[in-house]
Amino acid sequence: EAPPAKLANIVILATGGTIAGSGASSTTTVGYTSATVGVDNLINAVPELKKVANVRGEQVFQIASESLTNEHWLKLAKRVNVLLAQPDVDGIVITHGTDTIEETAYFLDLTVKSRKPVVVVGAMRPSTAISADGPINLYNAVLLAASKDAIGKGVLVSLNDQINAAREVTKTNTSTLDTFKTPELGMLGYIQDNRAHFYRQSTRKNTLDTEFDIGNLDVLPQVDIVYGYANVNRIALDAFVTAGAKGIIYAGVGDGSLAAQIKGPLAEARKKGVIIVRSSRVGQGIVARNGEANDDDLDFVTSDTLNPQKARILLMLGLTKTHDTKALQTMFSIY
Ligand SMILES: NC(=O)CC[C@H](N)C(=O)O
Repeated sequence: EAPPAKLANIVILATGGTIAGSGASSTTTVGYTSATVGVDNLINAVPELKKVANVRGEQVFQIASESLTNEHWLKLAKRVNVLLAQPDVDGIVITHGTDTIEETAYFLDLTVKSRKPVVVVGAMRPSTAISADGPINLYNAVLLAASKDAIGKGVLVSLNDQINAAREVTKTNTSTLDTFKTPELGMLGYIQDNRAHFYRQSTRKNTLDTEFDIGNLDVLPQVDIVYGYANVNRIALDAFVTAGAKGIIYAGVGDGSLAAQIKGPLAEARKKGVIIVRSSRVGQGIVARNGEANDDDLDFVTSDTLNPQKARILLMLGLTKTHDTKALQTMFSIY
Protein backbone atom coordinates (compact mmCIF):
# COMPACT_ATOMS: atom_id res chain seq x y z
CA GLU A 1 0.00 0.00 0.00
CA ALA A 2 1.35 3.46 -0.94
CA PRO A 3 2.18 5.70 2.01
CA PRO A 4 0.11 8.88 2.37
CA ALA A 5 1.63 11.93 0.70
CA LYS A 6 2.21 13.87 3.90
CA LEU A 7 2.68 12.00 7.16
CA ALA A 8 1.26 13.37 10.41
CA ASN A 9 3.67 14.37 13.18
CA ILE A 10 2.91 12.29 16.25
CA VAL A 11 4.64 12.61 19.62
CA ILE A 12 4.74 9.47 21.79
CA LEU A 13 4.76 10.33 25.48
CA ALA A 14 5.91 7.31 27.45
CA THR A 15 4.89 6.85 31.10
CA GLY A 16 5.65 3.20 31.86
CA GLY A 17 3.37 0.20 32.37
CA THR A 18 3.45 -3.32 30.96
CA ILE A 19 3.88 -2.03 27.41
CA ALA A 20 7.34 -1.03 28.67
CA GLY A 21 7.70 -4.08 30.90
CA SER A 22 10.09 -7.00 30.78
CA GLY A 23 9.92 -10.51 32.16
CA ALA A 24 12.37 -13.25 33.06
CA SER A 25 11.50 -15.32 29.98
CA SER A 26 9.39 -15.22 26.82
CA THR A 27 6.65 -17.15 28.60
CA THR A 28 6.48 -14.84 31.61
CA THR A 29 3.13 -13.05 31.39
CA VAL A 30 2.63 -12.30 35.08
CA GLY A 31 5.27 -11.49 37.66
CA TYR A 32 7.29 -9.37 35.21
CA THR A 33 8.60 -5.86 35.93
CA SER A 34 6.66 -2.89 34.54
CA ALA A 35 8.24 0.29 33.22
CA THR A 36 11.76 -0.84 32.32
CA VAL A 37 11.96 -0.19 28.54
CA GLY A 38 12.59 3.38 27.39
CA VAL A 39 10.55 5.21 24.76
CA ASP A 40 13.19 4.99 22.01
CA ASN A 41 13.32 1.21 22.35
CA LEU A 42 9.51 1.05 22.21
CA ILE A 43 9.57 3.03 18.97
CA ASN A 44 12.48 1.10 17.47
CA ALA A 45 10.65 -2.18 18.13
CA VAL A 46 7.97 -1.11 15.63
CA PRO A 47 9.69 0.03 12.40
CA GLU A 48 6.26 0.01 10.71
CA LEU A 49 5.47 3.24 12.59
CA LYS A 50 7.53 5.16 10.04
CA LYS A 51 5.01 4.27 7.34
CA VAL A 52 2.08 5.91 9.13
CA ALA A 53 3.57 8.94 10.86
CA ASN A 54 6.67 10.92 11.73
CA VAL A 55 7.12 9.83 15.33
CA ARG A 56 9.32 11.06 18.09
CA GLY A 57 9.29 10.04 21.74
CA GLU A 58 9.56 11.67 25.14
CA GLN A 59 9.87 9.85 28.44
CA VAL A 60 7.54 11.83 30.74
CA PHE A 61 7.90 9.37 33.61
CA GLN A 62 8.59 5.65 33.95
CA ILE A 63 6.26 3.98 36.47
CA ALA A 64 3.68 1.27 36.96
CA SER A 65 0.37 3.08 36.66
CA GLU A 66 -0.91 1.97 40.07
CA SER A 67 1.64 4.43 41.48
CA LEU A 68 0.31 7.40 39.54
CA THR A 69 -0.53 10.51 41.56
CA ASN A 70 -2.48 13.69 40.87
CA GLU A 71 0.88 15.39 40.26
CA HIS A 72 1.66 12.96 37.44
CA TRP A 73 -1.68 13.82 35.81
CA LEU A 74 -1.03 17.54 36.06
CA LYS A 75 2.45 17.15 34.60
CA LEU A 76 1.21 14.96 31.75
CA ALA A 77 -1.79 17.17 30.87
CA LYS A 78 0.40 20.28 30.84
CA ARG A 79 2.89 18.60 28.52
CA VAL A 80 0.11 17.43 26.18
CA ASN A 81 -1.32 20.96 26.05
CA VAL A 82 2.07 22.51 25.27
CA LEU A 83 2.73 20.00 22.50
CA LEU A 84 -0.71 20.21 20.91
CA ALA A 85 -0.46 24.01 20.79
CA GLN A 86 2.50 23.58 18.42
CA PRO A 87 1.60 23.63 14.72
CA ASP A 88 4.14 20.88 14.03
CA VAL A 89 2.38 18.38 16.31
CA ASP A 90 -0.70 16.68 14.85
CA GLY A 91 -1.48 14.21 17.61
CA ILE A 92 -0.25 12.52 20.78
CA VAL A 93 0.07 8.90 21.80
CA ILE A 94 0.60 8.14 25.49
CA THR A 95 1.97 4.74 26.46
CA HIS A 96 0.66 3.85 29.90
CA GLY A 97 0.13 1.07 32.42
CA THR A 98 -3.32 -0.42 32.08
CA ASP A 99 -4.36 -0.43 35.74
CA THR A 100 -5.25 3.27 35.76
CA ILE A 101 -5.39 3.96 32.02
CA GLU A 102 -9.08 4.82 32.27
CA GLU A 103 -8.43 7.43 34.94
CA THR A 104 -5.59 9.14 33.09
CA ALA A 105 -7.59 9.11 29.86
CA TYR A 106 -10.62 10.72 31.52
CA PHE A 107 -8.44 13.29 33.29
CA LEU A 108 -6.97 14.27 29.92
CA ASP A 109 -10.41 14.18 28.26
CA LEU A 110 -11.46 16.94 30.68
CA THR A 111 -8.25 19.00 30.65
CA VAL A 112 -6.67 18.84 27.17
CA LYS A 113 -7.41 22.02 25.23
CA SER A 114 -7.25 20.81 21.65
CA ARG A 115 -9.28 18.85 19.14
CA LYS A 116 -6.16 17.09 17.88
CA PRO A 117 -6.20 13.35 18.61
CA VAL A 118 -4.88 12.06 21.93
CA VAL A 119 -4.68 8.27 22.20
CA VAL A 120 -3.76 6.41 25.39
CA VAL A 121 -2.38 2.93 24.82
CA GLY A 122 -1.06 0.08 26.93
CA ALA A 123 -0.47 -3.63 26.75
CA MET A 124 -1.37 -6.68 28.77
CA ARG A 125 1.78 -8.68 27.99
CA PRO A 126 5.28 -7.39 28.71
CA SER A 127 7.53 -6.53 25.76
CA THR A 128 9.54 -9.73 26.27
CA ALA A 129 6.56 -12.12 25.96
CA ILE A 130 5.64 -14.36 23.02
CA SER A 131 2.90 -12.54 21.11
CA ALA A 132 3.40 -9.36 23.10
CA ASP A 133 0.50 -7.02 22.33
CA GLY A 134 2.47 -3.82 22.89
CA PRO A 135 3.90 -3.43 19.36
CA ILE A 136 0.59 -3.87 17.49
CA ASN A 137 -1.20 -1.72 20.08
CA LEU A 138 1.41 1.03 19.64
CA TYR A 139 1.18 0.77 15.85
CA ASN A 140 -2.62 1.05 16.01
CA ALA A 141 -2.46 3.95 18.45
CA VAL A 142 -0.12 5.94 16.18
CA LEU A 143 -2.29 5.13 13.17
CA LEU A 144 -5.32 6.34 15.13
CA ALA A 145 -3.62 9.52 16.36
CA ALA A 146 -2.61 10.28 12.76
CA SER A 147 -6.12 9.70 11.46
CA LYS A 148 -8.37 12.63 10.48
CA ASP A 149 -11.34 10.66 11.79
CA ALA A 150 -9.96 10.82 15.35
CA ILE A 151 -9.99 14.64 15.42
CA GLY A 152 -12.56 16.04 17.86
CA LYS A 153 -13.54 12.65 19.31
CA GLY A 154 -12.10 13.39 22.76
CA VAL A 155 -9.34 11.34 24.33
CA LEU A 156 -9.32 7.77 23.04
CA VAL A 157 -8.09 4.51 24.56
CA SER A 158 -6.92 1.90 22.09
CA LEU A 159 -5.86 -1.69 22.76
CA ASN A 160 -6.74 -5.02 21.17
CA ASP A 161 -7.70 -3.42 17.80
CA GLN A 162 -10.53 -1.49 19.47
CA ILE A 163 -11.23 2.19 20.09
CA ASN A 164 -12.98 3.30 23.27
CA ALA A 165 -13.91 6.71 24.67
CA ALA A 166 -11.99 7.91 27.73
CA ARG A 167 -15.14 8.70 29.71
CA GLU A 168 -16.64 5.27 29.22
CA VAL A 169 -13.89 2.69 28.92
CA THR A 170 -13.02 0.47 31.86
CA LYS A 171 -10.71 -2.42 32.62
CA THR A 172 -12.98 -5.44 32.93
CA ASN A 173 -10.54 -8.32 33.40
CA THR A 174 -7.36 -8.52 35.47
CA SER A 175 -5.26 -10.14 32.78
CA THR A 176 -6.81 -10.93 29.39
CA LEU A 177 -5.94 -9.05 26.20
CA ASP A 178 -9.57 -8.00 25.64
CA THR A 179 -9.88 -6.38 29.05
CA PHE A 180 -10.79 -2.85 27.90
CA LYS A 181 -14.49 -2.49 27.25
CA THR A 182 -17.31 -0.01 27.32
CA PRO A 183 -20.04 -2.24 28.73
CA GLU A 184 -23.51 -1.48 27.37
CA LEU A 185 -22.75 1.92 25.84
CA GLY A 186 -20.34 0.28 23.44
CA MET A 187 -16.94 0.96 21.96
CA LEU A 188 -16.43 3.66 19.33
CA GLY A 189 -14.90 1.45 16.69
CA TYR A 190 -12.10 -0.75 15.40
CA ILE A 191 -8.66 -0.37 13.95
CA GLN A 192 -8.33 -2.77 11.09
CA ASP A 193 -6.39 -3.03 7.85
CA ASN A 194 -4.42 0.17 8.50
CA ARG A 195 -7.52 2.27 9.13
CA ALA A 196 -9.54 3.57 12.03
CA HIS A 197 -13.23 2.69 11.68
CA PHE A 198 -15.56 4.81 13.84
CA TYR A 199 -19.20 3.90 14.46
CA ARG A 200 -20.26 6.11 17.37
CA GLN A 201 -19.16 8.98 19.58
CA SER A 202 -19.76 10.02 23.18
CA THR A 203 -22.35 12.79 23.58
CA ARG A 204 -20.57 14.19 26.65
CA LYS A 205 -18.45 17.34 26.50
CA ASN A 206 -14.69 16.98 26.43
CA THR A 207 -11.39 18.80 25.72
CA LEU A 208 -12.06 22.31 24.30
CA ASP A 209 -15.67 22.22 25.48
CA THR A 210 -14.94 21.80 29.20
CA GLU A 211 -14.53 24.61 31.75
CA PHE A 212 -11.43 23.10 33.37
CA ASP A 213 -8.03 24.75 33.12
CA ILE A 214 -5.11 23.04 34.85
CA GLY A 215 -2.52 25.41 33.37
CA ASN A 216 -1.83 27.11 36.70
CA LEU A 217 -2.59 24.22 39.07
CA ASP A 218 0.08 22.39 41.07
CA VAL A 219 -2.28 20.41 43.32
CA LEU A 220 -5.81 19.06 43.05
CA PRO A 221 -8.40 19.05 45.85
CA GLN A 222 -8.31 15.90 47.98
CA VAL A 223 -11.09 13.52 46.99
CA ASP A 224 -11.22 9.95 48.32
CA ILE A 225 -13.37 6.90 47.65
CA VAL A 226 -15.29 4.99 50.33
CA TYR A 227 -16.35 1.50 49.25
CA GLY A 228 -19.82 0.16 50.07
CA TYR A 229 -20.46 -3.41 51.22
CA ALA A 230 -22.77 -5.31 53.54
CA ASN A 231 -21.79 -4.57 57.16
CA VAL A 232 -20.01 -1.35 56.07
CA ASN A 233 -18.84 0.95 58.89
CA ARG A 234 -17.91 4.63 59.10
CA ILE A 235 -14.21 4.20 59.96
CA ALA A 236 -12.74 4.86 56.50
CA LEU A 237 -15.10 7.77 55.84
CA ASP A 238 -14.24 9.45 59.16
CA ALA A 239 -10.52 8.93 58.56
CA PHE A 240 -10.71 10.60 55.13
CA VAL A 241 -12.71 13.53 56.50
CA THR A 242 -10.28 13.96 59.42
CA ALA A 243 -7.40 13.86 56.93
CA GLY A 244 -8.90 16.82 55.08
CA ALA A 245 -10.89 15.31 52.19
CA LYS A 246 -12.82 18.01 50.32
CA GLY A 247 -14.91 15.42 48.57
CA ILE A 248 -15.93 11.79 49.05
CA ILE A 249 -17.09 9.42 46.36
CA TYR A 250 -19.30 6.80 47.97
CA ALA A 251 -19.07 3.63 45.87
CA GLY A 252 -22.43 2.38 47.07
CA VAL A 253 -23.97 -1.02 46.47
CA GLY A 254 -26.56 -1.30 43.68
CA ASP A 255 -27.92 2.08 42.61
CA GLY A 256 -25.59 3.85 45.05
CA SER A 257 -27.64 2.67 48.01
CA LEU A 258 -26.66 3.92 51.48
CA ALA A 259 -26.58 1.57 54.46
CA ALA A 260 -28.36 2.98 57.51
CA GLN A 261 -25.04 3.14 59.39
CA ILE A 262 -23.26 5.14 56.63
CA LYS A 263 -26.04 7.57 55.68
CA GLY A 264 -25.79 9.54 58.94
CA PRO A 265 -21.99 9.83 58.83
CA LEU A 266 -22.11 10.93 55.17
CA ALA A 267 -24.71 13.58 56.09
CA GLU A 268 -22.45 14.74 58.97
CA ALA A 269 -19.52 15.02 56.59
CA ARG A 270 -21.64 17.09 54.18
CA LYS A 271 -22.60 19.44 57.05
CA LYS A 272 -18.87 19.96 57.64
CA GLY A 273 -18.56 21.11 54.01
CA VAL A 274 -17.37 17.88 52.39
CA ILE A 275 -18.98 17.24 48.99
CA ILE A 276 -20.55 13.77 48.82
CA VAL A 277 -21.04 12.04 45.46
CA ARG A 278 -23.11 8.88 45.39
CA SER A 279 -21.67 6.47 42.85
CA SER A 280 -21.92 2.70 42.53
CA ARG A 281 -19.60 -0.26 42.78
CA VAL A 282 -21.69 -2.03 40.08
CA GLY A 283 -19.87 -0.48 37.14
CA GLN A 284 -22.79 -0.01 34.78
CA GLY A 285 -25.93 2.10 34.78
CA ILE A 286 -27.03 5.50 36.08
CA VAL A 287 -27.03 6.34 39.78
CA ALA A 288 -30.38 8.08 39.86
CA ARG A 289 -30.70 11.38 41.72
CA ASN A 290 -33.25 11.09 44.57
CA GLY A 291 -33.48 7.35 43.84
CA GLU A 292 -31.92 5.24 46.60
CA ALA A 293 -31.42 8.36 48.76
CA ASN A 294 -33.05 11.77 49.03
CA ASP A 295 -30.17 13.71 47.54
CA ASP A 296 -32.05 17.01 47.66
CA ASP A 297 -32.47 16.76 51.45
CA LEU A 298 -28.97 15.40 52.02
CA ASP A 299 -27.43 17.91 49.57
CA PHE A 300 -25.56 15.09 47.85
CA VAL A 301 -24.48 14.83 44.20
CA THR A 302 -24.94 11.69 42.08
CA SER A 303 -22.37 10.32 39.63
CA ASP A 304 -24.60 9.60 36.62
CA THR A 305 -22.85 6.70 34.81
CA LEU A 306 -19.32 7.49 36.02
CA ASN A 307 -17.68 4.71 38.00
CA PRO A 308 -16.18 5.74 41.37
CA GLN A 309 -12.63 6.26 40.08
CA LYS A 310 -13.84 8.49 37.24
CA ALA A 311 -16.32 10.31 39.49
CA ARG A 312 -13.30 11.14 41.67
CA ILE A 313 -11.56 12.80 38.75
CA LEU A 314 -14.57 14.89 37.76
CA LEU A 315 -15.15 15.94 41.38
CA MET A 316 -11.50 16.97 41.85
CA LEU A 317 -11.68 19.12 38.73
CA GLY A 318 -15.16 20.37 39.63
CA LEU A 319 -13.91 21.49 43.05
CA THR A 320 -11.30 23.68 41.33
CA LYS A 321 -14.29 25.67 40.02
CA THR A 322 -17.06 25.55 42.62
CA HIS A 323 -18.32 24.04 45.88
CA ASP A 324 -21.95 24.55 44.88
CA THR A 325 -23.67 21.16 44.77
CA LYS A 326 -26.12 22.21 42.02
CA ALA A 327 -23.27 23.36 39.80
CA LEU A 328 -21.35 20.16 40.55
CA GLN A 329 -24.42 18.05 39.76
CA THR A 330 -24.69 19.81 36.39
CA MET A 331 -21.09 18.84 35.65
CA PHE A 332 -22.00 15.19 36.25
CA SER A 333 -24.72 15.48 33.63
CA ILE A 334 -22.66 17.19 30.91
CA TYR A 335 -19.16 15.61 31.25
N1 LIG B 1 -0.96 -4.40 31.99
C1 LIG B 1 -0.43 -3.39 32.67
O1 LIG B 1 -0.01 -2.39 32.12
C2 LIG B 1 -0.39 -3.51 34.16
C3 LIG B 1 0.98 -3.21 34.69
C4 LIG B 1 1.01 -2.26 35.86
N2 LIG B 1 0.31 -2.75 36.99
C5 LIG B 1 0.53 -0.89 35.42
O2 LIG B 1 -0.63 -0.59 35.42
O3 LIG B 1 1.36 -0.12 35.02
